[in-house]
Amino acid sequence: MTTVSHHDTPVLNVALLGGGTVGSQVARILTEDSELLTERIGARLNLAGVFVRNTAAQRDYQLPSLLYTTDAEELISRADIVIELMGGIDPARELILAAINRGAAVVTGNKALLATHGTELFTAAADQGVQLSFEASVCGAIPILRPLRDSLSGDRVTRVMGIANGTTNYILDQMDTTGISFGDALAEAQRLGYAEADPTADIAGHDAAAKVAILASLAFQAPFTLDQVDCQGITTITAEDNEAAAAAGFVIKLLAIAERVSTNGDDGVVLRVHPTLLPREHPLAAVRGAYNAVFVEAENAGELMFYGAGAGGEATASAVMGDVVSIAKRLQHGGPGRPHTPKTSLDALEIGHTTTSYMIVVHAADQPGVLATVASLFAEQGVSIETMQQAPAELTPLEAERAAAAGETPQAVLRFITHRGLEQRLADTVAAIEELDVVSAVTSVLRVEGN
Ligand SMILES: NC(=O)C1=CN([C@@H]2O[C@H](COP(=O)(O)OP(=O)(O)OC[C@H]3O[C@@H](n4cnc5c(N)ncnc54)[C@H](OP(=O)(O)O)[C@@H]3O)[C@@H](O)[C@H]2O)C=CC1
Ligand SMILES: N[C@@H](CC=O)C(=O)O
Ligand code: NA
Repeated sequence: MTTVSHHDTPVLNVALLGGGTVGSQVARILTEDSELLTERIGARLNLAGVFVRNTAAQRDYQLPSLLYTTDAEELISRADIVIELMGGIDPARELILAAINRGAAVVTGNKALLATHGTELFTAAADQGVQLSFEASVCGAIPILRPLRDSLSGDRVTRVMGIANGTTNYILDQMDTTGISFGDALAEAQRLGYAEADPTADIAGHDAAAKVAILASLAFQAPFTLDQVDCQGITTITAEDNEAAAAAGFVIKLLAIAERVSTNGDDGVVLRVHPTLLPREHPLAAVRGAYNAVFVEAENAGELMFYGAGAGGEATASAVMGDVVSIAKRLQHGGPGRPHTPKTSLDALEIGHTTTSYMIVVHAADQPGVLATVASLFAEQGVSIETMQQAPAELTPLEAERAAAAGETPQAVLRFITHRGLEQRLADTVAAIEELDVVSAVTSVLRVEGN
């Protein structure tokens, strides 16, 4: 497919599928940095066209109108490299397969697709001997996949933990620092181009779950999928959670965690995404706005941290272009490339197999023996309490008057932070506490990391 221009510079044709937040910035870089890219690659990248739904729409970076098309098959048939930045499963999946089967290399930022149909796509690419690169799919601009795949391939990764979704980090950060409402913070994240087309994927945790499945596949060299991730988003976070977190010196972050676990003869990987309490002085607590950061722990390397812009058109386009240049250089100068084909199979284990710690806020009757009763349930499960604080429940004067008139027992708020223990035992402890007659409510249960 490579052609030679009249200046004798080889030309590689690039098809762009999607001209939205990220696609527009890729189009800009391909256009404005053409000379620089030609110098680096030794071939010119020719943007052959952009597949979109609406060819008449005004774009963040506007190309000549002739370049926009609704005929993806025709565009792909002319391409050496296909960049997929549409999002969603179909038609992205069929179009990537069509590109691979035609022998084109593919770059994608589509984590939802890779975390559900990755094996099919990677197998097709390996069968065809073409590259399928996806650095933009996880943590936007941060180079994290190549380090996991290449730089750490002589080591054994034990844990990957990080903030992998820009939208939710932006929302939590704005709520924590400015007191803005959830809805207003989400609207701003959408305006800034951080959110997915359907932001439910962000706030329900599915986007971070897809990313942790991809991270785990590279870190542990075994295929993992979105449905193996225990996933909880940020929609359940209440004002009570925020207050309890702040009072205990924590900040709430949506963490994505994949860790190698060996318990009771089970060897595998636990994948989880959930709101997590982090001590305010923890490095991840300092990750603000739409920034992301990933901790990687490896047997020999120890602890590594990767930090940068996790979302946004320009930042993500940088990662896309890194893949494009790398592929173009291989197409131009040869070299085998490296197909991503997982080497081993490793079980994904239920979240109950992991160890973590909990902060549990309990509203209970303020009377003798109650604390001992609640504490005994921790002991029964073998869960060790790290700290406990008790305060009278705060009631409005009206509530206090009504409670006194009704002869209700005064309530106390008990805040427990546990030592690390088996997740299943922690969850069973909470369930047992909820059953107690003296307990009126368990108002906040959040996992704690980094304490
Ligand atoms: N935004 C970000 O910060 C990041 C995004 N990503 C990923 O990059 C991908 C693109 O994201 P983003 O640019 O934000 O998405 P946008 O929604 O802004 O853009 C999607 C583009 O794809 C086109 N498109 C979508 N579906 C179709 C279809 N069925 N037929 C033809 N064209 C279609 C749209 O066309 P039209 O404009 O005409 O509607 C639009 O140009 C997604 O996979 C996302 O997860 C990854 C990292 C960061
Ligand atoms: N919606 C995603 C975009 C990048 O992957 C996010 O907010 O992180
Ligand atoms: Na990345």
